[in-house]
Amino acid sequence: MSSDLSPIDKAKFVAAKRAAQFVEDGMRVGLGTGSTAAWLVRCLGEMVRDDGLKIRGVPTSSRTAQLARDVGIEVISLDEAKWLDITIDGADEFDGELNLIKGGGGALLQEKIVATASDQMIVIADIGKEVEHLGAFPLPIEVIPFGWQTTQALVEETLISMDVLGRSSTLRMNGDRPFHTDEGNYILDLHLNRIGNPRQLSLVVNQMPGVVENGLFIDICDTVVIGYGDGRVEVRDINEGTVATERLDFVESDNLFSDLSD
Ligand SMILES: O=C[C@H](O)[C@H](O)[C@H](O)COP(=O)(O)O
Repeated sequence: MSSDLSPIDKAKFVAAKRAAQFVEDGMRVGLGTGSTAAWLVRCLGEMVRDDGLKIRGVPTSSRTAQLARDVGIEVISLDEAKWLDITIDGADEFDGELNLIKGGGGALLQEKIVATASDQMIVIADIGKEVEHLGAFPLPIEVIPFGWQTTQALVEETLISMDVLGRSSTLRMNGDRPFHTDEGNYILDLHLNRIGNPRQLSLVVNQMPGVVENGLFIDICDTVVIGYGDGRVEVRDINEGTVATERLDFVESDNLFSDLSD
């Protein structure tokens, strides 16, 4: 029930609810992954059910695909869609230039492919995700399992020489086994110092053999919709700075709140 939601969940919900208004009839929509994106999928599902919105969704993970189907959104593959009108996704951090760290849920690879194949990427986030400089959140990189320790050593050595690595990197675990991405790869979480030059870091990391992709999203996000715990929503567009600060009416809807599972 909404009254039981923490301020942070309310913030995620109102950001998602506002961002859903960017979605129009007939659009092909990239559906993000994570707790904030799950709100978006539910909001879109409600619009499909109650308002007759017609969209086709391209999920960025098996989790999101399942949720989208559960709420009645038609799911197609990226190759079927070929190109997307819009992608809406969460983030672990965003800075003033709308550069992002993503991948806290391990879906960064599909998320980056889908967002890059979209006319517009909108990030939805609670205000706690805003940072002055990226890097406090450990940067996830997806690596192939073959020789992963050798890849890890190369990554660490390179980042230490660039004075970027703070402590070390850790293999993401799922219980006592390595976490597997939807592609069957591993995730290394890099504990970094403040990232001074995210663009350079992204290029360097992606050049290393064994690295599939990293969680830095540079020049991909156009707009961020920020939610606050009291129901305020702020929309920021990269070209125009802060374009609007608006309040969204917080509508309590039992069926929307009661079955949140992500
Ligand atoms: O891999 C996961 C994604 O990048 C998520 O969008 C990101 O971790 C944010 O997730 P949440 O909305 O749960 O904080």
